[in-house]
Amino acid sequence: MNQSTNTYDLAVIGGGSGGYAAARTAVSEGLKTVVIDGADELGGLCILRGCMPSKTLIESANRNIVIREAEEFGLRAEAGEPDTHSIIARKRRLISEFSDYRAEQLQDGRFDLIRGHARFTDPHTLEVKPRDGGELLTVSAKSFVIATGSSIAVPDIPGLEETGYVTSDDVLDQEDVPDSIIVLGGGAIALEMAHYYEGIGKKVTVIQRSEHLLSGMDHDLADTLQEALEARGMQVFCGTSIQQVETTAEGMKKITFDHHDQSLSVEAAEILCALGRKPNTGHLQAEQAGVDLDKGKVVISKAVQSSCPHIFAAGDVCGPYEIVHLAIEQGEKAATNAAKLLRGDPESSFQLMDYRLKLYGIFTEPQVASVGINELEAEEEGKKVIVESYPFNDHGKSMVHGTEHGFVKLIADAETKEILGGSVVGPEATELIHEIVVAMAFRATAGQLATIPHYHPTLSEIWTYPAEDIADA
Ligand SMILES: Cc1cc2nc3c(=O)[nH]c(=O)nc-3n(C[C@H](O)[C@H](O)[C@H](O)COP(=O)(O)OP(=O)(O)OC[C@H]3O[C@@H](n4cnc5c(N)ncnc54)[C@H](O)[C@@H]3O)c2cc1C
Ligand SMILES: NC(=O)c1ccc[n+]([C@@H]2O[C@H](COP(=O)([O-])OP(=O)(O)OC[C@H]3O[C@@H](n4cnc5c(N)ncnc54)[C@H](O)[C@@H]3O)[C@@H](O)[C@H]2O)c1
Repeated sequence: MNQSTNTYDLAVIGGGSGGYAAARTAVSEGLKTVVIDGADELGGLCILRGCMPSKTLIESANRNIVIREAEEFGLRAEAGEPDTHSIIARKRRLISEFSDYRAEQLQDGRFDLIRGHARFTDPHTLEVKPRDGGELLTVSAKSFVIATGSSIAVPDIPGLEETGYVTSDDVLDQEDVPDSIIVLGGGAIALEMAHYYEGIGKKVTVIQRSEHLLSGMDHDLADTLQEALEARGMQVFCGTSIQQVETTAEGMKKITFDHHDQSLSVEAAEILCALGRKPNTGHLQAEQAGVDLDKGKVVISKAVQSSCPHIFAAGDVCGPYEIVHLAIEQGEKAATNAAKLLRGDPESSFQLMDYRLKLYGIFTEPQVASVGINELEAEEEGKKVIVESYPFNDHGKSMVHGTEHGFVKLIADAETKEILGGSVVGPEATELIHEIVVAMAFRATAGQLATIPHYHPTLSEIWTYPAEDIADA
């Protein structure tokens, strides 16, 4: 194939979760499609350095915590020093299975795959620098999906660069884990990594700029998680402003920060910087194609269409959420809408994103999960809602579990009592939340949820308590 002369119906830039979903959908729409991916390894962030490897390490931490807490259940088990080489070896084995499968899917001939970095030279043309160092290629297409993902962002903090730090990418391959770690940030990545470290017995200090962990989530959820992490021995400082990072004479890494009018400092063997990610648009020259960016993110409509109508986007590069199932849905809608555009279908027929059921899950211990709107958003939007919660430590099956922290919460429309949101901090939160997703998908009221049979004794039956309270309100 002489790629330089090829013209496609759709060119997808990026072969991660969003890009692959776009490509397979485009093929089913009958579009002649090419995927261009510049990574060293095929698979995308979720498989290689995101969801799957992080959850593999966390699974080891969770099992170590079960061993540590065996005595509560009348059992004797001694938690030895975790074998981090074996933990990483298990992760590598599983991830190579997942990535091999994705690489097969990308190379099974349904669409062309070009391994190289792409950038726009005009609204219908890409210049591609092949990974193998060959000659520059020119790829032209009638439509495009930008699905180039995101990279780790490291803000300018005095002394951080000189002192040195690790990122989530490093943690996922860290065979020799230091005994003490300072985690910068209080988002999902920071807290999941902090949980992994603490779970395998390391001393962890979390430093978060905002007054609460998990900015954007309800404070009662974040504060309950913080209490639980602190009860297991983690040190957590919220409402901080970092002043200086330096190396001590003993070779430790030291962070000095302001915390509620006090200047404090903490030391540890390593610093993990988990202060967010930035969209991969830096080298794309998207502006050459008339694509508007906002703080580097591709600006998209609900039809995932950019300011240039034949260029769509999906995943972390556009957001608004950096969540893999949404990257996939955006990729599918991008390809479907591109096919509609090329067929001349009216824009009114385009598939639109709907974030009514937006879901978020954090795989700490306890876990945190939410769907729909939360109390902060209800207040911002001026929505009249009824909110009811129920604690796990007053619920039979949870008490059998040994659960001390957490609750479930339901938010319903004050008039119709339709469920508008739900959240959990507690055991199996990322599984439990799906009952509310299903209820909300069918626009159930709290009363309807309360009357659906729930087996006893299960964790799931806890939902019936706030549901009954809302129904009776
Ligand atoms: C540690 C961690 C844990 C996470 N855990 C979860 C979780 O539990 N649940 C969840 O929902 N989400 C999680 N996420 C987020 C999730 O991984 C991402 O939202 C998702 O993988 C993004 O997919 P994507 O298709 O947008 O990007 P990617 O999968 O990153 O794909 C982008 C591809 O484009 C390529 N590319 C970039 N620029 C170019 C270019 N110019 N030319 C050609 N190719 C290019 C890249 O090399 C890459 O292969 C996690 C993220 C991290 C970092
Ligand atoms: N379980 C999951 O679903 C999961 C897990 C990991 C990551 N992710 C996704 O990956 C994305 C990135 O995660 P993340 O945790 O890196 O980002 P994030 O944006 O959620 O958190 C970054 C944190 O760093 C803080 N911060 C940023 N700049 C700072 C500065 N200069 N000084 C001090 N604090 C600063 C922010 O206040 C925030 O608390 C998330 O949006 C999330 O959707 C999801």
